[in-house]
Amino acid sequence: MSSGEFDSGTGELGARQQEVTRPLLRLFLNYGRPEASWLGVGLLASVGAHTATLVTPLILGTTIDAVFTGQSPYRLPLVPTAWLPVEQSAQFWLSVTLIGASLGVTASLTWVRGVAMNVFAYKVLHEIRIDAYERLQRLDMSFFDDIQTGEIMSVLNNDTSNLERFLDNALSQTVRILAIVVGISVVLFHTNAQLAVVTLVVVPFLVGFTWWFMRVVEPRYATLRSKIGKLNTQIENGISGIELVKTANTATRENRQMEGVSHGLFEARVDVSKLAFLYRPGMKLLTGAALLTTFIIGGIWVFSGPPPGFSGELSVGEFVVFILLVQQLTAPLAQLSNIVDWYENARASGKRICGLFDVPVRIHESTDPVSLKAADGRVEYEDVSFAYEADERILDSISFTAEPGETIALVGPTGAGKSTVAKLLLRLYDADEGSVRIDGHDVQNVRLGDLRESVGYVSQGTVLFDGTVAENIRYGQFDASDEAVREAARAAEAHTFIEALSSGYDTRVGEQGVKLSGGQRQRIALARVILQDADIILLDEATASVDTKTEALIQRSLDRVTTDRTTVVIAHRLSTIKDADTILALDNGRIVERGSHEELLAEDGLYANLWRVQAGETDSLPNEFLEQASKSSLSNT
Ligand SMILES: Nc1ncnc2c1ncn2[C@@H]1O[C@H](COP(=O)(O)OP(=O)(O)OP(=O)(O)O)[C@@H](O)[C@H]1O
Repeated sequence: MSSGEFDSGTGELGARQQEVTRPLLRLFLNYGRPEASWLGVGLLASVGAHTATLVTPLILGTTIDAVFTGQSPYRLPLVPTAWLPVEQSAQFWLSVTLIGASLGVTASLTWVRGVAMNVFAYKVLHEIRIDAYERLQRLDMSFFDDIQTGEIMSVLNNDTSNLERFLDNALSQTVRILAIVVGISVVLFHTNAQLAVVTLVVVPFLVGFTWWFMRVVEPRYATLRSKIGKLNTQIENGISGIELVKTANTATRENRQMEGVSHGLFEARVDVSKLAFLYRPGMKLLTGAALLTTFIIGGIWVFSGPPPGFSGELSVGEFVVFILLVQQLTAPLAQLSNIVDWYENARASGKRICGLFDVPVRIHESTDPVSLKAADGRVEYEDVSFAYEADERILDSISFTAEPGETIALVGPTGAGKSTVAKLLLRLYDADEGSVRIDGHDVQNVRLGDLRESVGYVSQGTVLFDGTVAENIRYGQFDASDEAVREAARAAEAHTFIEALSSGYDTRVGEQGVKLSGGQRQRIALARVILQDADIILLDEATASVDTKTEALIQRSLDRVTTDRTTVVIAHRLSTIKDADTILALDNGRIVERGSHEELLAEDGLYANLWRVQAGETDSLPNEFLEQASKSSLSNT
């Protein structure tokens, strides 16, 4: 059991989650209403099942009085006396049959309740999960920049599970408690109103005790949750950074930290347990007191007539009904704290889920998007400025044009903004000022699907999924034939090494492609883009992780692939871009030089200095360049 203190996420998601009001009502209206018939059936079956359980004690009471003690005639509620048998043995067997039937009805309705409530919960969760996932896919990259993967996983997994517990259990348990308390009260009052008051006086105490328990235990649960969070972080960091832990020889320190964190969790759990184990015995004690009081007063009543303050008759059968029903009160009421707990958890989870739905989608599809099938490939940036964080301008008035088929190279020191320029073309982010155009259309007006199909992108950090080599190359072009996949791999100089892998194209690459070298991963990513056959190609350090020999090979195939396509290449190794039609040297978010390799060498500025570095002519570098380089590497650490 854990309580649902609201732990919101970080960044924009956290802010949105804090603002959510009435999350469960909102989720119910959006997702529960269409499935309300399952809920209705489940709740009705729950009421029916618990009403049926009341039949047994009632019939037992009547049978004892009519058949065994002969204290009163054989009567059944809602059944005309004329229909009932007069012979005692027939009455006995009728009672047996009715008790058997009520047990059967209870079992069947419990099954119906279980299935209906489960289907209701699973359907609602299914809808929420796919909507949340779809929403995630539409959010822009700045959302993902601010969030940890674990947080999103937790919303999609833990929070939906919390909701499931609430939808599945809490609703039907609440109805069950109501049905039982109301049903038992009706039967007891019907049997003997005076004794019923004595017996039921315990109910408000049970509710009050539960309320007290929840209040006292809540802060301890808050501590427990934070200890669990710390443990998860410790495990996550330790495992994801396992290579660093090993190479930095910090395993002992990590183990000690784990021990500390785990011990903290142990203490918090014991703290909670001490109190949690008070609850059930406390509830049992209270209902036990009610049972004992009923037993004393009822017993005296049966033996020697009404005790002082009471009047009328109490038969043995009626007494038995009381004793049986008081015991039935305990179990459902002991669920009260679970219900409050499920509710609190579900509310907190509902807030986290609704918060995710409330994060605005900033990269919108235009309302009247332009189609970009078979683009010519003219790429223009006009006065483009951009900041990831407000007030921190990363790109400043970037303007350039790449005519169809041309190759434009972006070079410059680390952190100059080269990758950012590339990301704006794909609308991973939108420019704050100015416009990025393809074939004269602002990318913000182009159909997003067309845009991303028209631009083939090999990013700096190669992204591979845990699948086979062939699946990774085919990703995005799922209909491509095996031969086309091989052809693309050949063009990316990947075919030979793929064939040498244990299962060739069917070799699994591992999570993030861990089973391949950096250069192999890059070549698979290149093959993927070659297979995409896009009109515009964006290569961000696409050959950075390969050796010079492979680079020369890839360069040869890239030259083939990019001849008649517009290409934007970002590269630190200037030898790979010296033949570009135009080279743009970026520094601090501004284009400081532009021209061909020869022109820029002649200009003897930033590019010429970068070139000297790579030619190993560091002695001839001006001092300002070295100072500048040291500053920019510092600002990017
Ligand atoms: N997602 C982000 N959120 C905030 N700032 C970012 C983000 N991505 C990059 N930056 C910052 O923007 C600046 C430009 O980054 P960018 O990746 O475009 O540089 P780059 O020229 O491609 O560098 P490199 O050659 O090292 O890849 C850097 O100062 C970087 O810290």
